Amino acid sequence: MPDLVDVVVIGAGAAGLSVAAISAGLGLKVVLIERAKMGGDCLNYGCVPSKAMLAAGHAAAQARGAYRFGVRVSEPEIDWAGVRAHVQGAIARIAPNDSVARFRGMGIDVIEASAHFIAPDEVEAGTRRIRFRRCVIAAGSAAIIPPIPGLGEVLYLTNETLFDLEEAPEHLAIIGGGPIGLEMAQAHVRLGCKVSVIEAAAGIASREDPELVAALRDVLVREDVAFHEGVKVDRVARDGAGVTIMLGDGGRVTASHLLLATGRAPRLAALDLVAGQVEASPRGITTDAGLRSVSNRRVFACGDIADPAGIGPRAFTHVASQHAGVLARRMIFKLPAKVDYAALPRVTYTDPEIAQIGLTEAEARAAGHTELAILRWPLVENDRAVAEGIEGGLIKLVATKKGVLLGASILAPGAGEMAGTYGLMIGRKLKLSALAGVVLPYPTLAEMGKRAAGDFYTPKLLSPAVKRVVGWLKYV
Ligand SMILES: Cc1cc2nc3c(=O)[nH]c(=O)nc-3n(C[C@H](O)[C@H](O)[C@H](O)COP(=O)(O)OP(=O)(O)OC[C@H]3O[C@@H](n4cnc5c(N)ncnc54)[C@H](O)[C@@H]3O)c2cc1C
Ligand SMILES: NC(=O)c1ccc[n+]([C@@H]2O[C@H](COP(=O)([O-])OP(=O)(O)OC[C@H]3O[C@@H](n4cnc5c(N)ncnc54)[C@H](O)[C@@H]3O)[C@@H](O)[C@H]2O)c1
Repeated sequence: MPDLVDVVVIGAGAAGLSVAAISAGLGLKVVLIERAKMGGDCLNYGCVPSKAMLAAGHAAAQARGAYRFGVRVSEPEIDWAGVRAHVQGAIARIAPNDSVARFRGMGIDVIEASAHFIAPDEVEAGTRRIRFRRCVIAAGSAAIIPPIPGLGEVLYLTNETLFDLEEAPEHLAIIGGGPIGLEMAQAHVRLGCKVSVIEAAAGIASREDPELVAALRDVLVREDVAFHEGVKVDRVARDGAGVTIMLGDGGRVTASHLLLATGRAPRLAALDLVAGQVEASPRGITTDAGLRSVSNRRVFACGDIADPAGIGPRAFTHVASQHAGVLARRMIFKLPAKVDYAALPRVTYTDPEIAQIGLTEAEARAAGHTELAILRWPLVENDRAVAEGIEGGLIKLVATKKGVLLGASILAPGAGEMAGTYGLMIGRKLKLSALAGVVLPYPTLAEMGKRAAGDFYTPKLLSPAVKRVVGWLKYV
């Protein structure tokens, strides 16, 4: 008879590691199964290497821009081996937190093999068969390889191979202008590579507020990123050691390297979900809003692979953590818990960063909010931005007519660091008066949010009625 465990977790990425640690911490018998690298995409091929590479690019850009402050330095020399060492060093520094040794130290049985279902209450991994009370599928997502003619004949990169390049790409062509495409475009252009981005939708970063995207595009174009937007890729072909990309508008891009950044697909294939009676679609494992499989009550999904009904998947590490919290309440404590993305932040870590917390204006209107208050404050009106020579940023607040905040869109250096305030406000349904009344240190970029919120009250404050009251009060 195979072992019976309380919780088996498939996948040791951000989602699986959190669920395994919480479950073991609460005294449950846990098996964690990982077929590749502990830490999954975020640590090995995603957040960590991409932010480390961006940091190298930003360092080069700061050196190039230092003359604006009266500081003269010569054009920075990019030592690609040094950049790689920094990127791999960042991964190595964090890896012990996610290691097999650490998780075994928590009392978790870690199996290094691929897992698949053999029954609705049983999985197999390597030579082991495990019966479970609860199973959490946290197998993540992988880069979509789009059906572009000729792709099979050329060498292409994905997020799993990009950070291993031994030499700097001379010209990196990127198909896809979402967060991966834009972050990697700026990192590489700042590190001295030629970069072209091809985006099939009408514009890059199509989920973000168009006002912010326009300003970010200007920055990237000034940095020499070449954009081809609203254009399909007809086919690709090998060109010597490189690749030529034939575009639907008759144009072509010839590059030394090609990166595919065209979205993510859930890693379903190896799991044999039919044997587990687990329903899935090309979006992921179909669950209810509490992340329980709609077809097998013993099974839950977490992280990129989860497709909560009516809500849909979200591929962010902080969503994986949020999911782990929902599972702790729902699966372990049997309390009602649901995923809630009303105050969800997302950040594209370009310079400046685009941070979106809650709804964009377009999302708010699509959700049925017809009467909205839209408040803006540009960075050029912020003293800290002036002192630091920062141009082109903006905050846009989306609120109900009564001043309840629904969303904040921020384009600014370090915008992601401001996300917490707005997440708290939206989550607690706070009014703009809370932000307008807070005392913020001067001078900070964060003041632009307070100024935008203040604008909501300015017309009321300067109304004839208030002026009349002030007129009477002067005699008191
Ligand atoms: C380039 C890039 C940059 C990113 N940057 C950010 C960022 O800055 N901020 C952010 O919030 N998010 C970012 N993301 C998204 C983030 O990486 C993912 O949302 C996160 O890693 C999802 O975690 P997960 O645990 O669901 O999946 P994963 O990290 O993919 O982990 C799943 C694990 O399951 C394993 N597995 C799969 N199938 C099996 C099987 N059958 N048996 C055993 N093991 C299996 C895999 O090997 C993998 O290790 C980025 C993604 C990419 C690609
Ligand atoms: N900073 C972050 O938090 C961060 C960074 C990177 C990735 N991520 C996560 O990973 C996910 C995947 O990122 P992504 O950028 O690959 O995906 P994405 O889905 O966000 O963007 C992909 C882009 O590629 C375009 N595209 C698709 N097929 C195309 C084709 N054949 N030709 C031209 N363009 C095409 C799409 O229109 C879209 O704009 C993100 O949605 C996000 O959840 C997060």
